[in-house]
Amino acid sequence: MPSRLSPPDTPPPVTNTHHHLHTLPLILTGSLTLTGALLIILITILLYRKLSRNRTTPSDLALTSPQHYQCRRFSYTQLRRATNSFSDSTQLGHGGFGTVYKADLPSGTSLAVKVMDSSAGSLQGEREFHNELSLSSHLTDSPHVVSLLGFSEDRRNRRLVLVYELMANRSLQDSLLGLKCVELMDWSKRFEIATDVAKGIEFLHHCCDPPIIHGDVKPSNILLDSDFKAKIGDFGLARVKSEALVSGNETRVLIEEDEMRKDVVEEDNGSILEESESVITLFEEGNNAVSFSPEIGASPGVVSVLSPESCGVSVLTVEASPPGGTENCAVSVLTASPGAALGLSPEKGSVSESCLEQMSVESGCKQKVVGSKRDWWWKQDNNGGSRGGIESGSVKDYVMEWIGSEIKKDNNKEWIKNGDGSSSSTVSKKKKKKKKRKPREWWKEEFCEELTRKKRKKKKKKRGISSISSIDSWFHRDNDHEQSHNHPTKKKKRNSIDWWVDGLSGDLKSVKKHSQDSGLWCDVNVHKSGGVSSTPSMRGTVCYIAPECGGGGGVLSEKCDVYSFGVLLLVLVSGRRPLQVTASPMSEFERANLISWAKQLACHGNLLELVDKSIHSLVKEQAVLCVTIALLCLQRSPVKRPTMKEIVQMLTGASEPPHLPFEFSPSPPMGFPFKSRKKAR
Ligand SMILES: Nc1ncnc2c1ncn2[C@@H]1O[C@H](COP(=O)(O)OP(=O)(O)OP(=O)(O)O)[C@@H](O)[C@H]1O
Repeated sequence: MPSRLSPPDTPPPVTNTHHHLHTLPLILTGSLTLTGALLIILITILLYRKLSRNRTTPSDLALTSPQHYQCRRFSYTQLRRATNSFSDSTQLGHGGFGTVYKADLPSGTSLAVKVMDSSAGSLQGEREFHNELSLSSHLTDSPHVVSLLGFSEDRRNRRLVLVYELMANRSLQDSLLGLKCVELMDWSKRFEIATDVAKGIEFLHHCCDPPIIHGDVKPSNILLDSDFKAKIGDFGLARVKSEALVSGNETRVLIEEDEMRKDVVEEDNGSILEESESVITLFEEGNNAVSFSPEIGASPGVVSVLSPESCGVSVLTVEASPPGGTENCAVSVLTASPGAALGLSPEKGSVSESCLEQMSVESGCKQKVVGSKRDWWWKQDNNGGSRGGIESGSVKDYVMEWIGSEIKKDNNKEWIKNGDGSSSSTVSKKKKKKKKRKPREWWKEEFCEELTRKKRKKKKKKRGISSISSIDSWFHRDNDHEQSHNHPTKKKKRNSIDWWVDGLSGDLKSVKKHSQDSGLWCDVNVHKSGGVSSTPSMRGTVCYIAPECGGGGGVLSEKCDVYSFGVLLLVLVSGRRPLQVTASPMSEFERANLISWAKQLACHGNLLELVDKSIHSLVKEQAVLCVTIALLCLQRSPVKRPTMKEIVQMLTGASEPPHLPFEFSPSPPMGFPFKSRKKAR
């Protein structure tokens, strides 16, 4: 029997199951590890992104704030393309903290794009950027306010961009004072602009809740559309009212004249200050008071010393003031004084070094000239407050220095000559003999005579400190005119330089910036013609800002805007800058300060002389109305100034035409009442 061969024992087929059982954990572990790794990477990325977001600039953070969502975020690339990579050909203008370009979008729409200055340390540009954005939502409802359409940013280059509606005729500064557009030679257009601007500010003050104070009303911030309709722009310095009412840490100590003298006597201990006669650090608005740094004379430090008796105003640095006396003290003269800069020493007809020398001799101190005008400016700047502003007194100083620099110019030699060609040294003597002086010479008489008077006075009071009152009277007779009307017995003599510098207050907050950037010691531009422009490079401009708001530490209120509007009205009516000397200084000088000129014209009942000669179709009543309103706005006392609501009512005829402020109304003809009474008898 065949044996059946049983198949050899073959090992049972090895199934994959077993193998799978072995590899599964491996796979699982692998995939879990992978997932974990991925998760870790993801978390790391998220964490990194979060951290890097935290590390971004304040501007990045601010751009995510809810207020900013109300504005549209534009693509930076799109704007770059639309402005041809921000080329010069598309540039509309340049301000203190940015350049404005015209952007032509592919859709055919044109926009104005302001690229904030991103230079190192330009925090102000960034601040203004955020300020504008945060206020924009309040400003959408007025046809008299330029619309902010949105913003953009270039993170890589840290560039911040604001996007506005395009105003075809750019600013009033450009159109009226620069290009002198023919459209603006029509009176009705100018009056319309005045009314539109008034309505715009009225909207800010009376329709916004809380009210908004613009803080920088001036022609370069009034923009004109294709129809020359005006809108207010540039809210970089604007504040909502609650924020604006700041006085804070910059409280100034106002010291009565006598108190001041006493303090100086007590403080100086026979040091240089005794001889330097007066001490001043800050000026305060129209109070005939001077704020005073208590460390003066007590310790080595920087002190501003004014000495009008000897040579106008000088700023000195007391480098060392030993308690024992004056022998070894060193006084550094930081700059020439206005009087010095004027180059007017009444006796010698020239410059200040002699004055400084004299002061040095009299003080018994070693003095050295260590600085320039700019040093002096900076010094004032440092004293002036957080915004780097300076006080109105310093503006006066500046103006006087500027006059001096103009006088020094060769082509202006006639300024310091009499009509007969004699030099200024003889001016004061000759003038005394004259009964009637020529109107064009008032200013130099005043300078020379004032300085001579002070010098004589100084000799009498050798060790006195009367100069505090002298400075006071020289620079701070702000309310004299009012006082003389109200209290005829207390009438003080108000000299012409007071008239001249009247109203030239200002917060030169950009001086520092411009001084640094451009090397200018002040950014008021002196043109070849000899004219002075307060814009375009200024912010919170000299001549436009109210005296009480100057210096950065003042109280910012609606009345500051009212004051600026007053200056703007005068500029609109006259078609010129607030401070300007034309090519023929001798004949034009008394008109150089628009504000004081307007006040003088008002006193003479001749307001229409202020009107731009190029204007046609003039409506005289409207012109007089505008100047009258301007003078109301320019009153020193903020409470006396009208509100913007009242101004709009006056301009639109909704209320009675206003009367000139009492102090500027023409005096009645002398003797009139007596004559009439006699006749009656
Ligand atoms: N929306 C706009 N449309 C057309 N031009 C504009 C517009 N905004 C500004 N400009 C032009 O750009 C210029 C610069 O404006 P910007 O607001 O930067 O500075 P500013 O007001 O002249 O000076 P500052 O910034 O120092 O106050 C203006 O004078 C104006 O000519």
